[in-house]
Amino acid sequence: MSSSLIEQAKQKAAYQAVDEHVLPSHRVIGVGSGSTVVHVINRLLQRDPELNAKTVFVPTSFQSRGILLDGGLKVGDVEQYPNVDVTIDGADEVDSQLNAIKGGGGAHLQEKVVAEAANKFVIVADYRKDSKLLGEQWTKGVPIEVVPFAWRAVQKKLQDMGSKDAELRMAVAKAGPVVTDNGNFLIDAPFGLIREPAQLLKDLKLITGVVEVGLFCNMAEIAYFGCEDGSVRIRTK
Ligand SMILES: O=C(CO)[C@H](O)[C@H](O)COP(=O)(O)O
Repeated sequence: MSSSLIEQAKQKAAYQAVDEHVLPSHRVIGVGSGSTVVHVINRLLQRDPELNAKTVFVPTSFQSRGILLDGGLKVGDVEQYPNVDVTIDGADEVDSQLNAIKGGGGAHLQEKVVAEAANKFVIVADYRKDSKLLGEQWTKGVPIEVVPFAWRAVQKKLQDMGSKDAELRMAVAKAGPVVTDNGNFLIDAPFGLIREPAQLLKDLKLITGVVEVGLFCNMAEIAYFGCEDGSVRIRTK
């Protein structure tokens, strides 16, 4: 499938999710990160400007904050707005139970906080992210944010837990590791097919030095997948 058709699939999912879940009564909207979320923001910008002026948007990264600000929208954070009406975000992979891998863009710490602050968490993605089990299509591993000084110790623990190929994520246009918006490092830890994501999440969070794990278990209420044929597949819990 061409990249423009994939973009169309992302756009369809994003537009439908905004249309069905961002209500005129909502005053605080959580906005995730990544390329699919760009379409979410574009759709938000098409709403009645008077309605947007009465709404605060809570971004989850430097990326989404910048796009919201460029669009003239009012941004806030969870310290000011701990009660979010709805959060819409992308995902790297979603399983049949709506568990998700996130953090391909390294923003999963803020994404999880803003998703948990919301009354409703909605995922938007294209068909390539739709799996029966996590680890089927997203084989780069579970993104794990770690405090920098502990990365080697955490990597060793992950290897002991069976993720032999757990690797520090390296930057592309900079020498050295990726540094997150929170000043931390990332380890991508493959665990093969993940049959019990909630248990894996618990085990990973117990490793000292781990800040947050890119497994979002039992959080999403609904997921929209843009399909190859132009339709949108919806999955609910
Ligand atoms: O979790 C994320 C960033 O931390 C993104 O939502 C995820 O990587 C999906 O991104 P994209 O929409 O570009 O495929």
